[in-house]
Amino acid sequence: MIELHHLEKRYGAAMAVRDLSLTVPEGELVALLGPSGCGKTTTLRMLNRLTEPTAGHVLLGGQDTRNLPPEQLRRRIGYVIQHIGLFPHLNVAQNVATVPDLLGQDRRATARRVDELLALVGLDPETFRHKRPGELSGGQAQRVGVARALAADPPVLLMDEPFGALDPLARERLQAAFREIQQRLGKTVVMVTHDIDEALRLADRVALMQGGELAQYGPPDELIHRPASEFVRQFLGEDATLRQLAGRPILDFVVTGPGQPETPLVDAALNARSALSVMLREGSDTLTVTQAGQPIGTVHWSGLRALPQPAEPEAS
Ligand SMILES: Nc1ncnc2c1ncn2[C@@H]1O[C@H](COP(=O)(O)OP(=O)(O)OP(=O)(O)O)[C@@H](O)[C@H]1O
Repeated sequence: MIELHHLEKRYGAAMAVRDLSLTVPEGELVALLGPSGCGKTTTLRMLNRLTEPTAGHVLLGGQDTRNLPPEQLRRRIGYVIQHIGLFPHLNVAQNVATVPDLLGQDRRATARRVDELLALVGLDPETFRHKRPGELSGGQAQRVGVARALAADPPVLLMDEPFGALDPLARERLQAAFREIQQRLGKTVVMVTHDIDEALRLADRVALMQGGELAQYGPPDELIHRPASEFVRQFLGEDATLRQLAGRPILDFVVTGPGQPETPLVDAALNARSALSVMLREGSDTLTVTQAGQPIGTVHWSGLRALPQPAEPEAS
């Protein structure tokens, strides 16, 4: 658990972050979201003391980070940034193994772990282990960056726009892979993003910031359905519900059963927003969901929570 208590960062007369208090529960992914310059990166960097707060403090597992030696702090908190800074003269495996090697961990165990992690982030170890960073695409390099952060096995990961440089498809894939790994390994993650879709799709809680202050902190549903201010409502936009549905697999909404005759068929791999589009297009409030061609259940209009108005034209 990470607790931020009245954090403040002042640069001269300017307040980059003002009286920021929030708690990140263990094992959760929290997104720091907000317009450019609102203080997201400054907040993130105050968590591992890359930036020292002007006032306030941070508790990590109940311990005041001001009392932890920096090496110990960095060992407990991994840090992933957009331009990952892989070592160009080391190959992928050596890059991923940086921290375990520094800690003098068993080389054979590390090599096995590196392969596991590469596979986890969707890079075939055989193909990628010996490549140099210069031989990787941007997306592959970002995957290596995420694997490297996980290899250090810190309980807490800080990520600053970790998927920022990717094309939309690669970004979605890496986001999904990362979310799965994060949940499986129970990592506590604080991620800076200015991508609303990313925040709503991945985060357990979103901290929406405005001018250095917390505009609202809560689960995506809460920000969407109970915006604390006009700023929050406008920032998330009119199509916030659609954005959220795009991040949810249709399987989340399936009522298991034999399917319903005479209803359109949709594949279980679709996301909920696409299912909604099929309903609108076909004029049917029920769809039969199939997996490997076999019906596994139905999804209903009423089941897609808090539906937007059917008139929303861009539901495609
Ligand atoms: N080292 C610094 N010296 C002076 N001002 C700074 C410094 N770092 C950040 N700031 C200012 O603090 C404010 C918050 O910056 P920060 O980088 O935290 O914002 P951000 O929300 O992460 O923005 P972006 O999304 O554009 O990266 C900005 O007004 C910025 O100009």
